[in-house]
Amino acid sequence: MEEFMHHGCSDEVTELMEMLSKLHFKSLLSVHDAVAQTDYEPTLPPIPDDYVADEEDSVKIVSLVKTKEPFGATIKKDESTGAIVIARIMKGGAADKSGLIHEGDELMEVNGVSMEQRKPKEILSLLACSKGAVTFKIIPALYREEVSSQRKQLFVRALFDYNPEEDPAIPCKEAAVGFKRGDILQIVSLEDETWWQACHQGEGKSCPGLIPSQQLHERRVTLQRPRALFRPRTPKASDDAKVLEDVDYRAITGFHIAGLRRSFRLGRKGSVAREVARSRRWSTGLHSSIRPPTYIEVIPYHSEPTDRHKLVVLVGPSGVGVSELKKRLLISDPDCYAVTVPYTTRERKQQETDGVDYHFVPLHKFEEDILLHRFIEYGRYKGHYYGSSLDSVNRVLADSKVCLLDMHPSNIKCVYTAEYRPFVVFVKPPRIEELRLTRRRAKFICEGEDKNPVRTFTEEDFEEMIDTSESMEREYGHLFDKVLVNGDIAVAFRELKTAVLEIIEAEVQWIPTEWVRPSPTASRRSCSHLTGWI
Ligand SMILES: Nc1ncnc2c1ncn2[C@@H]1O[C@H](COP(=O)(O)OP(=O)(O)OP(=O)(O)O)[C@@H](O)[C@H]1O
Repeated sequence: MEEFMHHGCSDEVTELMEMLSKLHFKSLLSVHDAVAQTDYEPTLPPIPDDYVADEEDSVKIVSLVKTKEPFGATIKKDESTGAIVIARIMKGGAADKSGLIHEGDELMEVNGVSMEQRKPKEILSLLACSKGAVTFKIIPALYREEVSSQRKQLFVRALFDYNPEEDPAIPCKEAAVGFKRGDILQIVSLEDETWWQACHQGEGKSCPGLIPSQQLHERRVTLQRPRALFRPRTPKASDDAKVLEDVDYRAITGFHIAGLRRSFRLGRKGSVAREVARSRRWSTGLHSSIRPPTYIEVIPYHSEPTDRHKLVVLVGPSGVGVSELKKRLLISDPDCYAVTVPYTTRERKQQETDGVDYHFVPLHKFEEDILLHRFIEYGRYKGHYYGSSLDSVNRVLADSKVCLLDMHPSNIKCVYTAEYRPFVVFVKPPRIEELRLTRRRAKFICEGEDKNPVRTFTEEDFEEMIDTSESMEREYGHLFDKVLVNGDIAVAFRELKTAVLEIIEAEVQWIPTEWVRPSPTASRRSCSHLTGWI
């Protein structure tokens, strides 16, 4: 400062010198220094003489002021130790806001009264008559901090609908969160084995509520398992009599789109399906699950427009309408959607073009590709091989089109990866009354207009379709992003188209954590309750 004075540079410097040397400014500085040096730690109650040394580290004294509102916590007796522990902290309540009491903490004393040999009811009445500050002596739950910080960002996709209004077992309907299959939920607490706490993604964690835990939902579904589970199916003579032929959709659409043919999806009715099923090589064990679908752990994937969902997989029982829906989607926008061109070892027919209708390949080449696991599905029909390959999926994707693929759910594993990020739609039949009505009416409308025979269904076909659908959903439901009920075809098609457009345009996709973190130990670390689905 003196230097400035020497240079005589400004009036402002002189003025500043005067201000800083004034008495009130000097007093302010001295108060600041005094405050900074003082120790303002709160005065804690003295440690009682009877504490053993080990307890010093783990015991915590917490004082909460009681208002008209409850503390927002529940307690229970730990049956193995007899200790009274905090069972649940309701988010946003006084206990939660204090940040001092946590689930799993053990209550040793309340206002100096020991909790030993007490029943939860006695403690509640003790709390009810206390006024003002209530002091709790607590042993904090082990590793609580670590566990809760790991769980902060846990998201799951719900794989079932839940309506608390229809759940007689929910402890408190007002404190519950309802959801639909496909909703993304942020799990806030997994502490309770029966009721987790969660909120809808994007709603913030301000108002989470109770949802059934994975364990609870699995138990419920297992108890309700339908009688059809082990119902033997009587083979029908008509099964073998039906022969699936390629369908020329020129007759239907008035123009030709390559690949618009019946697929040879495993599980189809008829000879192709049977032969394909007999000759399939992939084990279904790996990907199937006998556990009912509950929740699947997901993470957000932020995609570039060029990098959006491009593979749509349609699955469903034979006859449900997978080909019909695929065909309608394709025709609705042939610039956007495409199907794969299948491979075959049979002779090319006169009107067919290689690489457009089929890739016609020699037997040895097809068999070599089988050994190289190049097929998603393949099978034999009338002595010839037919198959769809991963290469043909890649070709459609390279052409920047959305690839529509139908397959048996046991084969989804071929494309259930971060590379393909498939959107899997399960096409499900409606209830049998609607199935009868819609399929018979459809036959009536179509009759006579189309040279391709419209498929007719018997009562047994309907029952079988429903049974197969139930078992597919039970076994592979965890892989389905969307369940589409195909009752009225126009309604189902609109719903499918909306869902597909939404997913291919979405900036954020919620993908299974497993796709980016395949190590089972890693996923177990992040969420021990949610492993073992895929
Ligand atoms: N919602 C619907 N209402 C009426 N008819 C329908 C409906 N959905 C499909 N169909 C008709 O049912 C028949 C079977 O449909 P589709 O061929 O699409 O079944 P799929 O699931 O592909 O079965 P598969 O794999 O055995 O061929 C077709 O004649 C189709 O037009």
